[in-house]
Amino acid sequence: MSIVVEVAVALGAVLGFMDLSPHFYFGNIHKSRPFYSNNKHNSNNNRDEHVPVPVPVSISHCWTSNLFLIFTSWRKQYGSIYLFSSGSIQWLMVADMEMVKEILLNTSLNLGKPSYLSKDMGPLLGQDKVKAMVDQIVDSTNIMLRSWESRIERDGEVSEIKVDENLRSLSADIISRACFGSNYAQGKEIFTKIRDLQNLLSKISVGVPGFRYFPNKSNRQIWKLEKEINSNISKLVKQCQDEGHEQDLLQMILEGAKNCDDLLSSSISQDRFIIDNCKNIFFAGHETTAVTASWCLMLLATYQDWQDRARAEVLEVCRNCNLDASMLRSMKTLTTVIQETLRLYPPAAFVVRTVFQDINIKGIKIPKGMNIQIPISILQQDIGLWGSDAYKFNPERFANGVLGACKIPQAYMPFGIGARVCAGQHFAMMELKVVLSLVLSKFRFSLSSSYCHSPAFRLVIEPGEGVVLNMTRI
Ligand code: HEM
Repeated sequence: MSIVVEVAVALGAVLGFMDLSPHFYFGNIHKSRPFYSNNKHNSNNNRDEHVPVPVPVSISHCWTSNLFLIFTSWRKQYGSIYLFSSGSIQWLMVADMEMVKEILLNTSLNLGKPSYLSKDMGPLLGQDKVKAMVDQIVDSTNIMLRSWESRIERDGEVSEIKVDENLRSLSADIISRACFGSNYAQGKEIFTKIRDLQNLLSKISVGVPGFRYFPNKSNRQIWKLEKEINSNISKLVKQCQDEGHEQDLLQMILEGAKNCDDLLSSSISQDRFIIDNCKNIFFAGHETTAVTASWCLMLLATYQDWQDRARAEVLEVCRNCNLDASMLRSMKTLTTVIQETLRLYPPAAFVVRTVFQDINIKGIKIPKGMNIQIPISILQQDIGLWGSDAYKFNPERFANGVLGACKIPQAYMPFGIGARVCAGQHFAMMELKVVLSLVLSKFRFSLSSSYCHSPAFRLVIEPGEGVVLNMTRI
């Protein structure tokens, strides 16, 4: 196997941009620069044309996305560990659980990004901040819900609402407030530019050596946007510092930059670290949560029994009181619904690592430079691990936690696992619970006939045609 890996790397280097196999790409993680900041590593040459299928989706959640079909068929053909390349980038696909555990629980600097980032970013939110954050999320969500109520009033009893775009804007609002406090409006503007940049990056060719330096129209637009974003973030950070900001996410990043001074001095500047992390937080924390909320509402609209159960719990827990963190912890049914949603539709399709020094994992020598991809979606729908109903929506499986749901609990990894587990997972769960419980307490909803079920891979796995719901007020 080691010879195969080495030969493939050498071949890839020689062949350069020859596409050996599939036409898609997912950004990898760079040692010192958060993955979003590196054009080359973040471009998504996404030609994964999803195939829309009609509702109902009640039978199976085995995706029809080409991406998923490709990986499933390769797994059948080549087993759980195989190599492929996109452009000049070499990938080692690993879906063997023993090896996955070894890779993800590995804390050495030879693999992936150093763990100092997740350690320093780990808290993201101090306990004292939680209450204020819950209140803030409630306020932002209520603004969105009031606009839905007005729509329903205008349309009569039922209104058809495309919820995914509203949820994306809400999530940007929430993360911007968490990052930039009272300067959140400026932050949101920066996030809009980052999304434009993401859209541009998703269209360019990748894996072609030197392509990103070529001054064509799209590259010039990318450079211009990147410059604007970097300068706007620097200005905003300075403004927040001058105003003596309290303990918000930005403060955490600033602390992180100070603490990591030694490590950083050899690679990137503090400014660069802060800019990269602001971009990173936007990408890691905004799209992911918005997309999960959309999938959750789609599933609750499809499975009315679960919608009723989740709503009954929310009403029982809240009893017309204002939401607080302890109430969120009591929402067991809602938690299992979110867990099951993240199992079937994990926003991040892969966990990725780059090998910085030759390493040996389970007897396989993986050379420096190789990229490793662990397919979250495939492991989370593996019948051998989850049972014969692996494609079905059944939140009950999480009634006794992840341990009760899966033969190998580490196979559940919507937030990754190990040293580099998602730094914002608690924040994300809090946000999702607040948003969903408010929606459930105020609206009854079903899938609109115009909803088209088409999971699509666009950096995150999202509803390709959006989520359209028929909403009524309770
Ligand atoms: C449902 C929502 C979310 C999902 C599914 C998710 C998933 C993930 C995954 C799979 C990773 C990679 C872990 C690894 O490489 O082992 C990650 C990393 C990360 N996430 Fe999340 N995430 C979510 C929300 C958030 C939020 C709300 C924030 C911030 C407030 C956040 C911040 C981060 C950061 C800072 C990283 C580390 C990125 C890096 O190391 O480059 N995430 N997340």
